[in-house]
Amino acid sequence: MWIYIIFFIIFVYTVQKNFLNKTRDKIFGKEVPKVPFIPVLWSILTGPHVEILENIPEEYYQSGIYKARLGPNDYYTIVSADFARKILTEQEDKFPKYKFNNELPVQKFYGNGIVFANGDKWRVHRKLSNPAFNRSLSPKVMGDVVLDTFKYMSSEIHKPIDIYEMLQHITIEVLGQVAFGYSFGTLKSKELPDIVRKYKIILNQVESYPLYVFPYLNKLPTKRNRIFQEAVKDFDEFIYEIIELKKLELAKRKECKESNERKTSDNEELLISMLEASEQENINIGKKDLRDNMTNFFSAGNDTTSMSISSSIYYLARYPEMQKKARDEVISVIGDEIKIPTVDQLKELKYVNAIVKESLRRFPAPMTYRQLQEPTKFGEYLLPEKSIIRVSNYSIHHDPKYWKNAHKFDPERWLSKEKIDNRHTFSYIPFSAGPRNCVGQTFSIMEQRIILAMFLIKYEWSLPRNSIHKEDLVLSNAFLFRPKNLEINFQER
Ligand code: HEM
Repeated sequence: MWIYIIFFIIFVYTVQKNFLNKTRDKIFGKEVPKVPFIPVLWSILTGPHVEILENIPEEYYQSGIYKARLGPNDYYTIVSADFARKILTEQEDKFPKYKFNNELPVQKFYGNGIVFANGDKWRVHRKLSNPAFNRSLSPKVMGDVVLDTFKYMSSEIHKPIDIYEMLQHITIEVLGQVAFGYSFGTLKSKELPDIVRKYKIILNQVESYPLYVFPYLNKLPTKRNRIFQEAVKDFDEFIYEIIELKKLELAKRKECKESNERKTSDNEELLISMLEASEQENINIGKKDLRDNMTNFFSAGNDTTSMSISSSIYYLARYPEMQKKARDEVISVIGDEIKIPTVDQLKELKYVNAIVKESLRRFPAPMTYRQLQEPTKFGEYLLPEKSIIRVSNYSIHHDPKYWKNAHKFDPERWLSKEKIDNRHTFSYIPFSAGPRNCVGQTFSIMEQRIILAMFLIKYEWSLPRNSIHKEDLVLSNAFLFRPKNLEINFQER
């Protein structure tokens, strides 16, 4: 009962604040179209927000921007490719990242790492990350994890498999190995390793939309909040231990190098690369910064990639002719034996690559938040200083101006050079753009291609007869897009 009372108090407070803010907005001339407050609140509390916040009416495409109140703040959402260009390509200090309330789980877990840092701190993170990501690209590590997945799936294959869950295990394993040379063992047994269970508790809290709307809930002494805090503490201990280990490893390597015992390898773990780069550049990166960056890479690269591959696997299950076309292509390039594709072979997989692109168009990561440092004009709208801006990649990716049958999953749209050339450059921004674009973009695309290609050789798959996803992919209620219980029937070929 008390939870309803709390909700009611917060509700009244929020409505009041909503009303009071109206006077401030009027100072700035033409009013930005506004999504009514109650439906937004309702959709956030009860179901996926995508219907109300992302599948927007035509009038918002006309204005290119709309406003919605989520909890204590107004969010201005950009749905125009031109406005997206303006905000994403400017100097990073002009439109810095919006810092969420410090009480929010997302801020507690991500800290001041590369994803949310601004100014000089971000520049240092980025300078160290760029070369580290280039050195960490390894089809071999990714492919080996897929081979482990096949072994794991052989005992599960008699029943439908929750593919998003499975892909999370794959991407966690890949990231663990690539980021800090650690195998979580998510594909070794059905029992989830303790640290991965903790990570999932953290993610659940980070992704809970109502907590963004009512940040006060994070302060309550609830069991859920306590479990979250304990999980973050345990995860931190785990990361700090790895950092110490890797520092020791690096020191040993240096000794070996001095005595010429060690050959340098082409691929390198992210953590080691960052430590090396910080020494070379004479940048003193502290333990907390390393911790923050490792959690940032780990978290930013896991759910996003899992969602994108889940969507590809879903559409290939729904359209068997697409699945056949993709498989024929993979077999013609790689052969019909299970093996890890090379980088050159991946480039040749034009149709598979089109599937990856189309999945990223349909379900990008809805998470680009910025804050204005001064009043700024977007077309005929002048937004006040401190306005929080959200770029809706999803709405831009479904703008009928650029996308015919925007809600149709159609890889063919990526195969016509003419169609691609005629599109607005900012009508497709799954990895954002400009100085703060996704640092893991190449990494994720490689991972998606490898997993899809190897799955296509090993399995055929379909939707179970009673699937809730028969008509379209049903999403669950989370901050990022993720499918709701997406079960798939796999069969070895
Ligand atoms: C399908 C997969 C992925 C998608 C759709 C995606 C999307 C994005 C987007 C839209 C941003 C900009 C966020 C913002 O402006 O607030 C971003 C940033 C970032 N992504 Fe990704 N990402 C993916 C995979 C990855 C992977 C695999 C990694 C790392 C292993 C990664 C690491 C990062 C980092 C560190 C940033 C922050 C960059 C900065 O601010 O300088 N992402 N990503």
